[in-house]
Amino acid sequence: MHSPQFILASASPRRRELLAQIGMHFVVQTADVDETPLLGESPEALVERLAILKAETVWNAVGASLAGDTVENRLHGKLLPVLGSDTLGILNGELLVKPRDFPHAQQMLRQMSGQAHEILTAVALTTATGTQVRLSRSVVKFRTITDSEILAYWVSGEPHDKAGAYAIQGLGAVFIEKLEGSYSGVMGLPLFETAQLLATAGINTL
Ligand SMILES: Cc1cn([C@H]2C[C@H](O)[C@@H](COP(=O)(O)OP(=O)(O)OP(=O)(O)O)O2)c(=O)[nH]c1=O
Repeated sequence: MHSPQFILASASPRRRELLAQIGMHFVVQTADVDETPLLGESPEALVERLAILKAETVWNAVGASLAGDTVENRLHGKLLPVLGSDTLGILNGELLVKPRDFPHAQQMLRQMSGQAHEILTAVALTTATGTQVRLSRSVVKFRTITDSEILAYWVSGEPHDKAGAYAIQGLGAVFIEKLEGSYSGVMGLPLFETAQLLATAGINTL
């Protein structure tokens, strides 16, 4: 059994899969944070703030749970770095988030049909020295999608918990004519930026 190198502050199975892909050993502790945008907040500021909030919320929760622990325990391996991430899309200045219901998914996918949208994923790492954040930006061009395809796609269940109501790693791949950027970033955790951040905390992938 490998000991964990950090804590993943995410309930997303995609983020676990991507970290396993690069051989990381980690534990999961989730953070339930309010994802409502602030008034006038840009998509970039929002996605970075939420990644930081997820990482710091878990960092603080772990810190509080160890508050009564011995100094030795706190110093030796228990205060692991915490990784948090957030993904959202932008199309014509509007946010593409997780769909509330079918009409919301349908509205987003109709707008995305035949168009290019952006996917932003921020990844944040909190350690005893503070929090660092990196932003990954990708452009995804969709082919034209019909209403009957949107309905069939919704019924598949795949869009329900995905930003922009699709998954690049799933059936949604058939809509994607072109990708400029990071496949792992669109899927929810940009591995290039993640590896860079982890390396700053002495956690190396190679
Ligand atoms: C665009 C796209 C998003 N997604 C997913 C990644 C994220 O899990 C989700 C966006 O929601 P997020 O709020 O970023 O993450 P989450 O709620 O799933 O997990 P947590 O907050 O606990 O970390 O959409 C895909 O899986 N594939 C895709 O192609």
